[in-house]
Amino acid sequence: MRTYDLVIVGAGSGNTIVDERFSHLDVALVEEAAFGGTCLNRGCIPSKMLVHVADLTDGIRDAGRFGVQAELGGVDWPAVRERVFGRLDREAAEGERGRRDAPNVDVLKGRARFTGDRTLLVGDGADAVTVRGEQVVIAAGSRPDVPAPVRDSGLPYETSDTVMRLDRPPRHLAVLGGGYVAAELAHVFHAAGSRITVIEQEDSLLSAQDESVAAAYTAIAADRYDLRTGTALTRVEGEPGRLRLVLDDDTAVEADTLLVAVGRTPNSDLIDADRAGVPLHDDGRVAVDAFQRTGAPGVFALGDVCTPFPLKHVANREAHVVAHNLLHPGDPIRTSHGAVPAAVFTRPQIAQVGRTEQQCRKEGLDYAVHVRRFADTAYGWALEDSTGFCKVLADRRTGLLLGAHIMGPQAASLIQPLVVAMSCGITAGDLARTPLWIHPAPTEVVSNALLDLHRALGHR
Ligand SMILES: Cc1cc2nc3c(=O)[nH]c(=O)nc-3n(C[C@H](O)[C@H](O)[C@H](O)COP(=O)(O)OP(=O)(O)OC[C@H]3O[C@@H](n4cnc5c(N)ncnc54)[C@H](O)[C@@H]3O)c2cc1C
Ligand SMILES: NC(=O)c1ccc[n+]([C@@H]2O[C@H](COP(=O)([O-])OP(=O)(O)OC[C@H]3O[C@@H](n4cnc5c(N)ncnc54)[C@H](O)[C@@H]3O)[C@@H](O)[C@H]2O)c1
Repeated sequence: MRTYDLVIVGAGSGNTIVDERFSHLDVALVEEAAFGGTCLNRGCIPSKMLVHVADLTDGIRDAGRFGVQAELGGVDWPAVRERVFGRLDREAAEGERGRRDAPNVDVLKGRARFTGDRTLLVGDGADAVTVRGEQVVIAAGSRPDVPAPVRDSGLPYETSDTVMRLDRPPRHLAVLGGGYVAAELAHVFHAAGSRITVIEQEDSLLSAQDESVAAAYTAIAADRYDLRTGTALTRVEGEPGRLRLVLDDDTAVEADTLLVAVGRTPNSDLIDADRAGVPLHDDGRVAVDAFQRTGAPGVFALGDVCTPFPLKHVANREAHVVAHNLLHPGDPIRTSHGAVPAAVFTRPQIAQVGRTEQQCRKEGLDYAVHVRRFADTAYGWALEDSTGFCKVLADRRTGLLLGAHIMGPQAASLIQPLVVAMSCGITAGDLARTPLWIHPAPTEVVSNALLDLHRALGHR
């Protein structure tokens, strides 16, 4: 058995921990698949590279509204896919090579499982090795859930792990689930020419979003896709390429391809956490404190395997906290999940930070709310936007923001000043009136919403 100063399980966000500050330590980095994890290989980055193509494609289809005569010749999917994954596969391979070249890092390929306190078996059979870490980081991520009716059918299905690498866009793609993955990848494949059906058990798509956003996005999606909301999948019948999805409202959907997008499961069940005395939450996430420490001394966790916010920017921040705390056990820093932003890169874009209005109501908060439409701003005129808006919520007493929700062009960027205000304790009134906001930039939808909110609060 070899003992290391540090063993890291998972080379997704786990791979960002080791830098020059760790050069005096012996490190083992264990990864069973490609370096870069979900985000680089099958998540954020390929999906956004494909969303950009979809935005371009839809922009051409839409150009006539602006008096521009343009015709879409078609989408060369193999070329698109090669551009995306040719680059990303290279990045993953270079990431692994870079680590292998580092004098103080051993890259161990294979699945790691705990066999005891800070002790792990890596790989299977004759090639398996046992390693022990003075400190251990669990950064094992998560994987797509597959519900029983799909799993038990024995029929083929795709997940976000596989669907972006298909040889050609499906003729008819049925998407099970109406959350993040569905919103982004339905946009991608619709733009590439697929017919889309979305099956969602809740009554709206993106039901975890603010109620105004969920309702507005669902209405837009209903114009583009065949939507089956408020219904569950009972069984999958048929044969590969000719699937029949039977729903609990006695209707059925026929499609050549099924994309399962119903959420993700933390990979804690793959590491035998109990053998190392690492406690889990009921939903399978590794339990950590604000310092990212698990219940087992010397064992940290970060990212999707433990976080309540399975997002890459959250995993990155947690990795930063873990790196500091590994090196400075006497002066640890905390992770803050106080104002976590998120964006759905669909069409239109959606972004959020803080509470939804339904959460404010449920918590019995005394809040003010204001909605400003893109259509009522100069940039909204340029875009001919008729659906976008910025919704801001603030505490009536303090004027501090409780939440913000944007649906419309560039929402993922427009949300950022609101994230700064929430993180830094800046009131809605101060944010609206202290900085100058560029005219006529899209940010005016934010500054105008804040000004209106400030007036509604009646603060001076
Ligand atoms: C389609 C899609 C799009 C997304 N888009 C966005 C986005 O736009 N923005 C955003 O913020 N988030 C996005 N996410 C979420 C984001 O990808 C994840 O939150 C993030 O990648 C999690 O990072 P991680 O390091 O925790 O896990 P991962 O990146 O999954 O890394 C875990 C690594 O551990 C390895 N591993 C697991 N178990 C073991 C084991 N026992 N032994 C050895 N190795 C193991 C895995 O192979 C993997 O490489 C998206 C997710 C998906 C699926
Ligand atoms: N832009 C981004 O940041 C981004 C993009 C993609 C994924 N992600 C991350 O990945 C996670 C997983 O994404 P996701 O879309 O798979 O999950 P999700 O949690 O966003 O949405 C899952 C949806 O499936 C529905 N559902 C669950 N079981 C169902 C069933 N049996 N039949 C029909 N509908 C069902 C749920 O009601 C929910 O609306 C997200 O929560 C997010 O953290 C982030």
